[in-house]
Amino acid sequence: MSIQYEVEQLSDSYGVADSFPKDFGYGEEEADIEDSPAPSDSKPRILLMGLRRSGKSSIQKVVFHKMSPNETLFLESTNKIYKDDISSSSFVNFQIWDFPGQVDFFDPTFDYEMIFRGTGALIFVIDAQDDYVEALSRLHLTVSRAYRVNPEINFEVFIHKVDGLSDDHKIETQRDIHQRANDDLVDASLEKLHLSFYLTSIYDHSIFEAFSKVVQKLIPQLPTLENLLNIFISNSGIEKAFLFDVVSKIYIATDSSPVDMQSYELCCDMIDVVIDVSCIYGLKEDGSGSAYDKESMAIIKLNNTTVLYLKEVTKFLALVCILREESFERKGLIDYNFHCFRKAIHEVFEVGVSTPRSAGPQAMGSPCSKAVALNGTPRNTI
Ligand SMILES: Nc1nc2c(ncn2[C@@H]2O[C@H](COP(=O)(O)OP(=O)(O)OP(=O)(O)O)[C@@H](O)[C@H]2O)c(=O)[nH]1
Repeated sequence: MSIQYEVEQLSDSYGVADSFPKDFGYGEEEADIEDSPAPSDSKPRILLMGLRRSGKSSIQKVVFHKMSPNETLFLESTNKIYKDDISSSSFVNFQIWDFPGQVDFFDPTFDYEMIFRGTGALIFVIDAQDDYVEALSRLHLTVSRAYRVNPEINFEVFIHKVDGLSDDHKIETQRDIHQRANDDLVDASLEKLHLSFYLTSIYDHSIFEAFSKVVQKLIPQLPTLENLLNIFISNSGIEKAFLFDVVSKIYIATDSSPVDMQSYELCCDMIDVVIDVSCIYGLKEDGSGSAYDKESMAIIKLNNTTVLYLKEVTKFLALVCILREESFERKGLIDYNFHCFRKAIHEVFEVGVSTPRSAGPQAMGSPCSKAVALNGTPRNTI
């Protein structure tokens, strides 16, 4: 497909350019299991667990550190809990804890109660290319322990490395894992424990999509954001709109029309193009400035009468829309509506600026008091 694009005014101010596009300079720390901080001191967290070599570190590196999938072949085995605090450069305000495959719940130095108490989501990664019997028993042990400590945790199962499987095999594997995992829960009288399943691979966009869904469940403002997006698109003749976390390409919200993978991939690719072009041509001559800032916007006209429109919303968020060429003729209206939309989004997150972000496992992003009030945003706001 031939792509015509215009990228406008990508200049400085947010100061993330130095690290775009490879590494966004996330703070990171390694810690022994024993010296994990108390939950009150720590950020809400997402745990990555699973057997050795199931792909946990690869997921973290590909999604949050822009590592290319092929480079993960050279990743060494994780020996300690690896804590990755991504909140300094991403809207997604949490710590990801990557566990070594062999975590032993019976090890007295492993304070799993403390770890699970401050957890928002537990992602259990199963290697779909391997025999998964052991992984299933580990999954059961892990989620049942975690549930007893903190029933509020969202339990997410990534059936991972599905790139090596045929479509039929994928469906069959998912059905089988789903069935066996839930049977184990029923046998243990844990019917209330809900597991969500995703087919993932680092070699396509499925891992970003799955992570988007995991993160969305932890954003208290989600209904407000969806509502605002619905109002925005219906008044602007837009077909689909995603609110993206630019650094990770996780979409933190979209309008309520169904998401098709192609649209999502198209929007992800647009972010890559914009950031890459901006890194090359948008910085100052001495290399200072940023690849993404207040002025960031781009229009890409495809040869099938579709237009992609990207605009900066906040320091970390961008709105990416898909619309028909005819609708884009009313660009003035779209821009006006966008202006109102952007203002509303800033109001939703305004409270977060003055309030500490480590409010608790469910307080991803920012606190939600204002968000709740805005859930019923009147139509004429946008
Ligand atoms: N085919 C395929 N291979 C993958 C995928 N994700 C990870 N891998 C490979 O799986 C191997 C293990 O990945 P790691 O990320 O080190 O696994 P881990 O779970 O962190 O392993 P430990 O640190 O030992 O617990 C690497 O060679 C990766 O390249 C995937 O989606 N598809």
